[in-house]
Amino acid sequence: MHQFKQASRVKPRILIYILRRDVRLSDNPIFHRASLSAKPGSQTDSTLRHRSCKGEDLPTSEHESLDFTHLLPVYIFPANQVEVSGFLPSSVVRSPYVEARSRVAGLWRTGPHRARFTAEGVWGLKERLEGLGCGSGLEVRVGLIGDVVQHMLSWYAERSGEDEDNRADVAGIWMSNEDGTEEKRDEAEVKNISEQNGVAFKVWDDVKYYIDDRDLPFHHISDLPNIYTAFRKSVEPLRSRPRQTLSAPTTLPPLPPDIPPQKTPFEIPSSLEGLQKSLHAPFEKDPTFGLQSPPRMPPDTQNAYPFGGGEKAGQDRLTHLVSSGAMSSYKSTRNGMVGLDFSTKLSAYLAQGHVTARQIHWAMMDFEDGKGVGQQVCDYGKGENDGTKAVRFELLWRDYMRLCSRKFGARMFHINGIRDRPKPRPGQNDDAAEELHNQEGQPSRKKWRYINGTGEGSTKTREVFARFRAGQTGMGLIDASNRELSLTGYTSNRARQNVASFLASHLEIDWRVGAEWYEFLLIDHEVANNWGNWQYVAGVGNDPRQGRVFNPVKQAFDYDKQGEYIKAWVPELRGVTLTKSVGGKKEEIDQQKLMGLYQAWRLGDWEKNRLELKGLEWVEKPLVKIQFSVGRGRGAEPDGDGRGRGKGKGRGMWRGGSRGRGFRRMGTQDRAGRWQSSGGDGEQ
Ligand SMILES: Cc1cc2nc3c(=O)[nH]c(=O)nc-3n(C[C@H](O)[C@H](O)[C@H](O)COP(=O)(O)OP(=O)(O)OC[C@H]3O[C@@H](n4cnc5c(N)ncnc54)[C@H](O)[C@@H]3O)c2cc1C
Repeated sequence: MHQFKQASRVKPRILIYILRRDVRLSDNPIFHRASLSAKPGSQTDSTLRHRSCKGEDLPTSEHESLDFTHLLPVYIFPANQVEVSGFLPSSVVRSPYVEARSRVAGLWRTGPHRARFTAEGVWGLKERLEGLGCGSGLEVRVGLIGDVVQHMLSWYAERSGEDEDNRADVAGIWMSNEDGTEEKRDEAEVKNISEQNGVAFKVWDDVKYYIDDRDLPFHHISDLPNIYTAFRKSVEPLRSRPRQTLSAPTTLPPLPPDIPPQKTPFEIPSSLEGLQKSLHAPFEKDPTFGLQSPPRMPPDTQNAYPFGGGEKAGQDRLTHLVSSGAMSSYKSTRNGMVGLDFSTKLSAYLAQGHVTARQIHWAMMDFEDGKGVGQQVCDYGKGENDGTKAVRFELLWRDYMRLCSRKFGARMFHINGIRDRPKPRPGQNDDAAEELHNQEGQPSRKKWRYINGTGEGSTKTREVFARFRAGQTGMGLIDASNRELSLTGYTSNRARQNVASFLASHLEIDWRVGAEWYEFLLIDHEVANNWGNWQYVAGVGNDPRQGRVFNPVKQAFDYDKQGEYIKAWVPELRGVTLTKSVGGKKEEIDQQKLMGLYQAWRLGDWEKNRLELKGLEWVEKPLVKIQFSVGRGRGAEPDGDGRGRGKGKGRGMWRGGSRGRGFRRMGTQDRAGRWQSSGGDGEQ
């Protein structure tokens, strides 16, 4: 029996909270606000407003005076982004929705890794709310968000016409804002439905970003600088920027006595296992994702992202990073590709809103100030260090990408990116205008190979794209990364940059299909981060130095010096001998042999036969061959970072092949002049 028993005797006034990427109890403005209503003798609105400066900091609004007795938190798996046919009661029942597939390549919008992680987060929150012991909980629904909301309001309205005991009013609908175009459409639709039903509606600013919207140094989003560095400078010093976090409520208004069921024909399972099974059902029907030979998990390779989803798992990960010293060493390890702690791997928690950026900031702040965990780490209590500073720098990138999405809207998804683009003629859509523009030989920033035409070229491009996805391009670093991504949902930032550059610049394929491929598989997919980063690397985004191309052989030399990463994910190459004897019993890595690991076509016939690689298409006919020689002396390329902080190493450099001469693509076409073997490094 909980303290809200009395509330159920009066006519319930329900506040519906539609959760999206804010699946957490702590640092959540809506739960925080609702908890203040729940407390016996709860605070008045004027008290709330006084607190909204620093400290327990809450955005204020005219709707704070909303009077409600019950809180109905609802998480909706949106049918346009997540395939929901697995929630149908049987295979003969048809879904009212089209499959949740991407626009250009027709890939699933949400793949198995993110589905699993999201479900864990949602279930974790449900259990946490139930565990408060105040009658709270979480309802899970599937469908288009507008449909679910409309169904709920209609259900309550119909029951209001029935006997007095069943009456309930919906007092309001609240949700957190998002900046993606689809998410904005959802917000507009829910607002519309609310207004039509006479229900108060409010979108709250979510606080999962590093800098609160209220503290941005401009009034209108059009004033956001188009270059990251300019934005960063306008908000430095970063360490003093984030606001305080909000504590997790210990009590909330209870769930309403009656709750609308899931709209037919779907059924919601009653356990996490059931939820995951329903989310995974579509993939079981399509286990290879349309690939003839999909990658398989190599024996003895560690999963790159073995972490469970949810607020608790996210906080545990954060504590581990601070207490182990991984946060402090981040700057020197962040370009790694193998292992669990070379980078924070907090991205998926941030993306789902299981953890907020300002929670990360304050955890680091405690460490820097010598409070809390991490006493044994040498930087403890010594203020901001290189590692924690670099983490803040990256968190700001995430803010920036999100703000770009707000500024550029649908241009985030356009083939020409946020750069200028041809105007469609009457009756033409953007893509058709772009294609015509290219065909007419008009100046274009880039020429692309499209996968959805009908000609021979498109067929070939589709084949090439399938080999790219299967991790069979013949370029070791790219194949390792794409296999890792397929099998785990994660690949490092360094690998992502190379993969995106490879697809967009070496293969010259429409970068959007790469972004869709990532959207499908990434466990940490965030619309602004993914599409913004793809644009950036593809040369149609806000990279101030357009036209840079990563050389995946040089990058492998720099970041996979021992070949560990490629061997981990491309097991066919594990037997490649990399060492040579240097006298006595001493061995050292032979750089010429590394070449064969980075591009297997370079292995000698004897080695290919020994490793049973002879005849394999990706070995014998790689999509791209890069001539690259190892030498001494000059020819230094920028260090890995490139965001204006890298320094040329200048010693023992690798010399790239002479501007792309003498290598072939797709077995037949030379690419002289279009590919640059040097200078290829990105900013991120
Ligand atoms: C082509 C491409 C696609 C990407 N798609 C996504 C995506 O969908 N979701 C996503 O979260 N990140 C994306 N990134 C950015 C970056 O690769 C990942 O955030 C990072 O690899 C996640 O690992 P981490 O949490 O260990 O990052 P860390 O290196 O530990 O960084 C800390 C946090 O900073 C943020 N961050 C780091 N790098 C970037 C960046 N370049 N842009 C924006 N935020 C950044 C992330 O939230 C990350 O969790 C993409 C990068 C590229 C090149």
